[in-house]
Amino acid sequence: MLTRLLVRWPRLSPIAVHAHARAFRATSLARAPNVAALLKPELAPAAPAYEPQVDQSTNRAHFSSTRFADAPISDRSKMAIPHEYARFICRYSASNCRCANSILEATLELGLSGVDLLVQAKTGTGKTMAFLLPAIERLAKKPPRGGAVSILVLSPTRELAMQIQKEANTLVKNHPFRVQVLIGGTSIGMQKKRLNTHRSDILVATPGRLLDLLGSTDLAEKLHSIQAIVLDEADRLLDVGFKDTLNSIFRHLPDRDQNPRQCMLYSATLSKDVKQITALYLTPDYKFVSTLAEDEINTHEHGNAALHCNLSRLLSPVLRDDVAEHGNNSKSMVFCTTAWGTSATAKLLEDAGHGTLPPVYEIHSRMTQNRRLAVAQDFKRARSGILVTSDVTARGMDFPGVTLVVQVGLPSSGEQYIHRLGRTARAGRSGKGVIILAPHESGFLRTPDMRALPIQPHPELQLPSIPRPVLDRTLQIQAYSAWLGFNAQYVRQIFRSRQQYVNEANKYAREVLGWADESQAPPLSPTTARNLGIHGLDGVNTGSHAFGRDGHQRSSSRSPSRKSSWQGEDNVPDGGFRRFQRQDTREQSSNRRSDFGSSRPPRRNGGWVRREQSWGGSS
Ligand SMILES: Nc1ncnc2c1ncn2[C@@H]1O[C@H](COP(=O)(O)OP(=O)(O)OP(=O)(O)O)[C@@H](O)[C@H]1O
Repeated sequence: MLTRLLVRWPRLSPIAVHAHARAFRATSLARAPNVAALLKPELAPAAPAYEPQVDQSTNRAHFSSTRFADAPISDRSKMAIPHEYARFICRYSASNCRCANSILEATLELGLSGVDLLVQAKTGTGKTMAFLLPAIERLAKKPPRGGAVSILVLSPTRELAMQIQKEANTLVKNHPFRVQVLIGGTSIGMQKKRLNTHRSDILVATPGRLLDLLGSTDLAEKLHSIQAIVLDEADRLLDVGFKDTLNSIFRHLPDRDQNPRQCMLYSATLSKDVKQITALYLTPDYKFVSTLAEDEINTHEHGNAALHCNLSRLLSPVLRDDVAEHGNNSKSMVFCTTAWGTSATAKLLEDAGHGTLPPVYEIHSRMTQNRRLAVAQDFKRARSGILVTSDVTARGMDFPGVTLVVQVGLPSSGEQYIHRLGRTARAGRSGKGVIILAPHESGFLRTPDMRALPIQPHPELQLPSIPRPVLDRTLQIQAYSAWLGFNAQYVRQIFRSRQQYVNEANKYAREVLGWADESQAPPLSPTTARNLGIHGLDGVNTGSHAFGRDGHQRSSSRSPSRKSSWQGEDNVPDGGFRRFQRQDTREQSSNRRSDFGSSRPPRRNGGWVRREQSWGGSS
């Protein structure tokens, strides 16, 4: 495979520093079978009336044969169903009908009946419409009084909230209802004003901003006759990082006995723990609907490949492989573990890609919200591109046509792996996933959640020597520090000792970030080193020359926003680490200068290691 790569792209990426060419283990799973071949003859397209940019291997597994025309919904809603659904479906259907997706079919009547729902369906199978449509239809049957909020949709991330608002706007376009969005990082004054001057029948919000407004405006009054509440990405919203905020929000809502309302929880992943918590939010007679068969694997038939290499030096070859396969339609997402790591990787790819890789986009919580939204929008529209991203886009985001998802480094959990991977192979299309792990991280693939997934080693690759990447020194220091912060949660699980943890960090600095000073590692402030429990260890550089007179690191000019957004959006660690992050977020205002990127390190006694099981260290 590498030979092939070398022939096609003789100048391989400079992403991985002065690295010694090294063979590493890898594997690949067959790509998603060409699903056209699996279609029954009568479903095959009658004529080749088909646009080249549309994925030929679209399959209908997640779409039912129920036509929207026959669904028990109002004509106003029917007329609003996006036209492209018809175009998408008609290639397989002689009747040129618009068909519902299977999760909508499974839940529509229950949703219309008003019963509480807990719903699980794979990523990219149309859950958004499945929760919006019944809620809107119930609204149509019982029109709200002006000024009241009737449907509240909560989303864990701002980009997802915007996306839901857009879909809701499409669906209500023939109804008199209006949709408002409340997200952090944007002007709260403007949002207050809009709440007072515009209808807000459907309110889509992120929890933090919603709670702010509940405390400072008469929004709680407007929620007095609420008819439905939806928690999208419910397992994320119900986990420990959001729990307090969510509880406070629910305290502002009217008593269910006086004002009955429907509660709907949706996600692609619902652990046993989450199912237990849901009882607090749902009525005892709630219905659990899942489109996953009992023993079905919760990913699509993507090619799932795992690469074990030393850090991210394979990234460019893997991305180029996708370009070779998809040409101008190659659209990839690269997930990184921290905001600064994302920034560094984007820069490295930009430098590496000239002329051989699609344009690079970058998104993480250290960018201003407006910039984040603009980048997300641009990448949605792009036919081809590489979005280097932290976990802010891991859940729910629907970027059409993503052909490849690469995960560099450890996802925070098996669930997060599934959500990230779910950015490709959406709406029945095919896609491929690759995870690149350093040898000491490969034990992650042996955890029970991950073992169940069909991840194959990638074919072995040989890498040539490549030049040292050139990164801004400040960005190198920030990314190094963020790496230490993120990996601090794994010290007991995957590193043999704190010393090994430091050694791996220094290797990352040299091999990935291109840190050129062989005599010493990137500098850390003594406070940072102490918090991480590595002060005084070999290879830790707390030399004062690197710091301002106050002893803290100087900040980077690369990212416009120094303010970290709420509760660690960049990575979504589970269990104890999230507990730590919440605690740490409270400290942020008083301790802004101590900067780990957005992955902030746990305090040593912070009770942050919940998953005590060992991943078995290096392979
Ligand atoms: N009936 C349909 N016909 C064709 N396309 C559809 C249909 N329903 C939904 N889609 C499309 O499928 C894509 C995925 O939908 P959506 O984002 O709602 O998935 P999801 O299940 O919420 O994903 P995730 O688990 O990642 O949040 C969207 O582009 C949506 O427009």
